[in-house]
Amino acid sequence: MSDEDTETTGSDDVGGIDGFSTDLEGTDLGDDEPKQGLFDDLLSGEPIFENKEVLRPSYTPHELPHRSDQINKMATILVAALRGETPSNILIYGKTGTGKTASAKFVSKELESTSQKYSVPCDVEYINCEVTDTQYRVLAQLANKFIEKNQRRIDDRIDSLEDRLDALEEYDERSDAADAAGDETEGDLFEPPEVEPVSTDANTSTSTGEGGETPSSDSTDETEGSFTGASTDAEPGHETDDSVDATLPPDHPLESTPFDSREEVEEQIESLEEDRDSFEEVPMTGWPTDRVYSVFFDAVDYDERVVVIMLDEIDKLVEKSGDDTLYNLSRMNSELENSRVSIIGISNDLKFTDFLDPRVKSSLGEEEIVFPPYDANQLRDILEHRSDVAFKGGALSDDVIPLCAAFAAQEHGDARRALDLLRTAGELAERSQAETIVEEHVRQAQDKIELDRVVEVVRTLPTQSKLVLFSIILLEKNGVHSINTGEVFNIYKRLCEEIDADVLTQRRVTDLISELDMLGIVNAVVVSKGRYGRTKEISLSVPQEETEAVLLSDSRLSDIDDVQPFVQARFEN
Ligand SMILES: Nc1ncnc2c1ncn2[C@@H]1O[C@H](COP(=O)(O)OP(=O)(O)OP(=O)(O)O)[C@@H](O)[C@H]1O
Repeated sequence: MSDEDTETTGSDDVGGIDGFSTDLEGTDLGDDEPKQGLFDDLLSGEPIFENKEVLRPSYTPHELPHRSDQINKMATILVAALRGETPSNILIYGKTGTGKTASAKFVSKELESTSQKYSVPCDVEYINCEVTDTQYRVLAQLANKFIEKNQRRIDDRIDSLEDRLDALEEYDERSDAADAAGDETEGDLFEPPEVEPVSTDANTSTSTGEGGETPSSDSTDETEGSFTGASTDAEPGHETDDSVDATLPPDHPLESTPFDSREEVEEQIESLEEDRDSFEEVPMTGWPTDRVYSVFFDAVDYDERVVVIMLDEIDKLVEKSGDDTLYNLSRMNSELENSRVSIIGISNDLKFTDFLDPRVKSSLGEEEIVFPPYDANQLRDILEHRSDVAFKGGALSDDVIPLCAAFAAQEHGDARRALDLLRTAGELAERSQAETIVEEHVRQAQDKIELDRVVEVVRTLPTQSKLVLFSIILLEKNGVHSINTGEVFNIYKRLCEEIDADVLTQRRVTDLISELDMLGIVNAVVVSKGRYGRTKEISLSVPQEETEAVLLSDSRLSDIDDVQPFVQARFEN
């Protein structure tokens, strides 16, 4: 028995906390098994996930099944950048979760890596316009990114020039040493420059005196003819420099560089340092927009390159701050000297183009790529690809993926929703310490996600909409089935009085009901009442209890609870 005990204690396998567990045993647990800690139970369940991260929205997959047409089309357009030409602007659109961002990021990663492989300067910049939603912020963010890139490139150039200076120094030292060691025997390397000035002088004076004739062929040493002729004809005044330039031996550190001397390299370093220090970072607020634009423009044009600017959720930018940014970006190419800019706009909603200046619209939509919703089979493929990596072998029962795919296909073919469902189903299974994920977990996950969405939408509604929604809930709670707008309005008025809120007109309340309908919170159908005209029949489309709880968590509405007996009385007779 004691053996077993020792074994149990020893088998803790938690080397670092051995001392801790012994102390506990010594105090109150006696020879019992060590107490299970808070996390032990949770850890003891067989984990379902191998790598949960691959199911998260932040993960960029390496493979995007069913998007090869769109990806190839993008690549065919953007390959122009690798040829140093300006690619056409692209407008990408499709419903949410159809892989627009994932595909565009995948293509841009490939573009950048190929451009590095072939040393073609090409930069891709991604901006999410839901976050960066004004012209100022877009331009400032781009300006700062390009300033940073330029400074990094300048630093690299300075580093390589400094390496060259070091090499030059070593080279000079070696040459001096060689010179000192044996003037006579080492003559071949440095002989030409010594011979040269003599013949150059002769040449120069002759050509000046004789109006450019070439008696030099006579005076030129037979052995070095071509060498002498080249340097004198080109620049008679710079004999020494030219001779260095033309005679740089193949192993000379400045050979095949644009520099002829150490001084020129040093000057270049100095000028690069000045450039680097001249870039001024744009603050996130406070400058006039045209100053921000001009800093951005200069930063982009500093180097020869093709720049692809990817504006995700571009409709949000236009909605918030009009089309000025797009106008400015699309006219840049006519003024840029060194670089070229191309724009990729990504949107869920094509309607935003109706608000664009016609010139911007036609420039932005040079190429359009549509991302259609996925069907259930395609979603199934996508989930299968990911689940291989995400889950332990055997953690999924056969019907889980088809069910997730079917649910998400009903939601306009949204891959994000399908992945969320699968991840949440896994988490629910894990929480209930199940060994496999089964259909029931998917159904629970569907309810949970739906509820989370409703909670979020209801929580962020304006107070007036909350009051209208609460009126509908009160009516339903009191057994009213075909609720009409008039009934909602009556209760709504009472509620407003109760909390001292402004009372909107019945017409406005009707609009708010339509908005709730569009958000999927209520269902409002127009029914014909024959000769009594038409009316709206309203019902709640979300779980009553949870929605009510969210509404009552709003501090303004929390007092309303007391109104309920009154509402009830109203409908009892
Ligand atoms: N073909 C696919 N293969 C694998 N994963 C995909 C595929 N399409 C989309 N996804 C995944 O679905 C999620 C949503 O995709 P993405 O963000 O690209 O959608 P979107 O069309 O840009 O949506 P939104 O308009 O809402 O931004 C991401 O996690 C993405 O990795």
